[in-house]
Amino acid sequence: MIGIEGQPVLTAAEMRAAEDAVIATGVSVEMLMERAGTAIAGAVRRLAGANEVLILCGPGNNGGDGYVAARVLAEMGIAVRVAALSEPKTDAAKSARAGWLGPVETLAAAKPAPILVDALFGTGLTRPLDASTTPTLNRSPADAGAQSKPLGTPLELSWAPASAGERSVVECLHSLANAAQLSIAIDLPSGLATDSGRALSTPPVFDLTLALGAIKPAHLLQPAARYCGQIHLLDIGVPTVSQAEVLKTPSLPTPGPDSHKYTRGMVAIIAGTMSGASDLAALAAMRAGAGYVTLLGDSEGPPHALVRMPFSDYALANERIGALVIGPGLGRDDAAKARLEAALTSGHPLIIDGDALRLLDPDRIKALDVPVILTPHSGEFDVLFGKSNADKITRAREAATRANAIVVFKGADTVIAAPDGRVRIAPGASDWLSTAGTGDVLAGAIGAMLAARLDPLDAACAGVWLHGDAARRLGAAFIADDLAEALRSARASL
Ligand SMILES: NC(=O)C1=CN([C@@H]2O[C@H](COP(=O)(O)OP(=O)(O)OC[C@H]3O[C@@H](n4cnc5c(N)ncnc54)[C@H](OP(=O)(O)O)[C@@H]3O)[C@@H](O)[C@H]2O)[C@@H](O)CC1
Ligand SMILES: Nc1ncnc2c1ncn2[C@@H]1O[C@H](COP(=O)(O)OP(=O)(O)O)[C@@H](O)[C@H]1O
Ligand SMILES: [K+]
Repeated sequence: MIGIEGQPVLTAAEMRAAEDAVIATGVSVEMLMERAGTAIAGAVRRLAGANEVLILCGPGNNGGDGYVAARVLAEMGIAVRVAALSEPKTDAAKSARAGWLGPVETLAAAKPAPILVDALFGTGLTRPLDASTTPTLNRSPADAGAQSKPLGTPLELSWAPASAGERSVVECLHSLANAAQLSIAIDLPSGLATDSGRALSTPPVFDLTLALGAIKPAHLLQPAARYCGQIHLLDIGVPTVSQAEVLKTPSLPTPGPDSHKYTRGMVAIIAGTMSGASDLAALAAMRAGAGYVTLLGDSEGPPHALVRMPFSDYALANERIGALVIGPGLGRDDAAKARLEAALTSGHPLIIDGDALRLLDPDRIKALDVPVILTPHSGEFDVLFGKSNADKITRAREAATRANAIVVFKGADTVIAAPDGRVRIAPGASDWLSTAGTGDVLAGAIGAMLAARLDPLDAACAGVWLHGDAARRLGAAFIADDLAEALRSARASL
């Protein structure tokens, strides 16, 4: 099992193309399925101990993986049962089914086991689990559970809705997962749309998801990600590359004997009507490691290391400023507009957040000839770039191209996109980040990274990583002030 940091993220079509490229070299789908099933069995065996395993198999290749895993687990001496939703449809899944010599129970009648493995649907799911006609195993009146079939014997089918006369697929999945001590999803929890991260049906929340060959958008995007539990990647020998990757731990410079405050990076924050927000951004920039942070506007108080100055064109003209943060607490009045205009023409690299995003349009941002990082939450994003039904990765990428800027599309699934198409997706942020002022902290942290002369995409990624790591360290019920302080521990951990 491999960790997911820095791993390529592939859509269903990209995964199929990667698989086809391997198949073109002479490796059959059956061989890929054998690798997948064997890798799954190895992982399940390590997790299951002496407990019985129940594997739920669907009609496609996800189900095929399940049959192979069942066979390999049985060969290892693990107690394993199989329950199927329907007869396998693909040739590879049929052949995997033929290799399973044990009984096959119907999904609706399957008794729970301590370890549940969901191989019902993976990247091929196109509609809700119970919305369509699904072939189901035909149950004889005497059949209370298992159907024993000799090798290769096709299962009898009844072409009725999965839910007809019995419990729905979703209900079966939930009740088996609830009864299990450990629930494991193969590739994806069944019910999720691979590329958009939508839930076509609501799956149970799994303890673990074993991603096959590559991470998919649904492992990271909401709402799908919340059903995956811990995600581990299984290598199935399919080479993958993608412009989209899982956010990884940054590599940041540490100060050396030749460092001084300006080489560490100078960040200027423009204050506005709500000084608390710009204070938070300033504190965050300091705690993320900037050498010099100045707050331009009317504000006072600690920390003493923060250089507070009235806003002026003179203060803004300081050539040492490596990153200028505008937006947190700026307001949207005429004074705010004037400050924004001064920032845009200052020639400094910009982090544009909060109110400033509401005072701009993509064309104006595109016309700037300095590095620009935009940090919208979904409301700000919609206003700036328009609403859309496209998935979050596509939206962030298109916005970055449109504005020729790095776009940090915030939320529980922050997506960072560059105009050249590169995308980084942050996994598993703390839900406790949903508190006022944490966005201001993020803007300040990114400011510190940009002022340290990181490439703008790397700066945005490093800021998001530090922010997420600081939140993880704090646990529950922290406030934005705590988060800004905790950036120090996050930075120190690198
Ligand atoms: N990529 C790789 O490298 C490798 C991938 N592998 C594995 O393959 C998985 C992808 O397999 P897959 O394409 O067969 O799709 P899968 O998720 O099994 O289901 C699709 C089937 O379900 C059907 N169907 C759809 N919705 C339905 C519904 N609501 N109710 C009922 N039926 C529904 C659909 O039928 P149709 O829509 O055509 O009617 C089709 O028959 C992938 O996640 C991984 O586990 C490995 O084996 C090897 C290496
Ligand atoms: N449920 C959540 N889970 C994880 N992170 C979240 C969640 N909600 C918000 N965040 C993060 O918290 C921050 C909130 O920023 P923002 O919405 O601008 O708040 P504010 O304007 O109050 O500072 C963003 O970095 C966002 O990614
Ligand atoms: K699955």
